[in-house]
Amino acid sequence: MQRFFCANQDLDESFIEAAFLHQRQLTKPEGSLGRLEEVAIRLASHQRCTQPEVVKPWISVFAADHGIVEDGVSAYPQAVTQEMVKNFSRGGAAISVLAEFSQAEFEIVDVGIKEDPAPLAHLLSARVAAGTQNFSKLPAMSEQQLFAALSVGADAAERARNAGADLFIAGEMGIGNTSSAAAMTAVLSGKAVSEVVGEGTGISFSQKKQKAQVIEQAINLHREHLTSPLRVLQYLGGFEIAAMTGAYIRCAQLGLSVVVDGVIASVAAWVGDFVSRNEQLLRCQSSEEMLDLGKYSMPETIFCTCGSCPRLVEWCFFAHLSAEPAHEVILEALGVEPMLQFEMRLGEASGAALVIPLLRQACALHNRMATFEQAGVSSAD
Ligand SMILES: O=C(O)c1ccc[n+]([C@@H]2O[C@H](COP(=O)([O-])O)[C@@H](O)[C@H]2O)c1
Ligand SMILES: Cc1cc2nc[nH]c2cc1C
Repeated sequence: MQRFFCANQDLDESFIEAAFLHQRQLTKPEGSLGRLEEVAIRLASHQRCTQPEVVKPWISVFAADHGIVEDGVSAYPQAVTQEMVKNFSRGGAAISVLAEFSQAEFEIVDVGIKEDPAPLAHLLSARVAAGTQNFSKLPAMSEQQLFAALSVGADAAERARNAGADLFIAGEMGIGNTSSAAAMTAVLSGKAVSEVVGEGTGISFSQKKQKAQVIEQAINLHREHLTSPLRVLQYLGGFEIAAMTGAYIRCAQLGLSVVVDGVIASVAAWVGDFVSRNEQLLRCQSSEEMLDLGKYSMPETIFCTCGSCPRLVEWCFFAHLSAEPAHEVILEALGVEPMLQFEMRLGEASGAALVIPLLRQACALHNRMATFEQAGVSSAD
């Protein structure tokens, strides 16, 4: 646990400045490559270099099951979590295709699928339990399970770094996990459940009403325990969501660039952003203290400013805006803009993998375009 109690890696302003000045010298009207310029500048600052590159992207897809599915909140049966993991392993899923397309390292991490699918190619077994408890009746997980799942994610970030990865992507697979994402978003934002609940895998209008009711009752049941973002994750989240939170926290500490996927990944990043920006984290002596971070007036303390280290989101690109309504709420709260708006709602890290070629093209333009001087082109007056 001790490894979580450290500051996010600093960003060296001089590389941001140098990359910004370099962009101005390239043969294009200033700012005409829009956010591609910002992507290149951000990668240059992450990589502390003048010629940023994405050579070795890494994708960890965390899979786990959710007790809440027994309340009829998903369009698909729970068995699909394990069945899709087998599909990931065989190369037939969207993320398998996209990972191969971008020549990314790809691993699947079982954090708590109901039925153990091991052994499978690309699968790492890090099972915390055989699925969460049904959070409409019980806390989704215990404190110990929460910290075990956070550690599974942090381990993945460290594996990526040790393998020389220059970009980390977390994905998830878990039937029922949009209920967790909606519940967590409602509590963390203070918005009504009806404003953040979505269709997930494709439920009907009446099922969506039922899903909202289940979530609302669950929040009321646990209300007195939802005293900090990590408690919200413990009571309403999932093992794969906690693993993503742990991975993002560790990436920001290691200084590894992250691309965040859809609504479930983003709620995980939101919790991570809160935890890592809270300067009390640096003084924590134990996981018990960490759990209580932001205990008082919770939604407000999420936005508290921490010491001098950059926020976790400074290490992140947000790939796309998912069709789930909670996603917009999360991105707005984080103060970030998604790169794409493609109405995707697949998960698996698919949206994040989709932007790897965009990041690479932003780097190629930054590194290879001629300057006005080199090309003999007149610059602006
Ligand atoms: O990433 C997203 O924005 C996203 C939006 C809707 C659904 N999903 C995926 O669909 C599954 C959860 O949907 P559900 O309806 O079972 O809660 C889970 O495996 C997610 O990867 C993912
Ligand atoms: C088929 C299927 C694939 C998925 N990938 C992520 N979530 C999913 C949910 C379903 C139902």
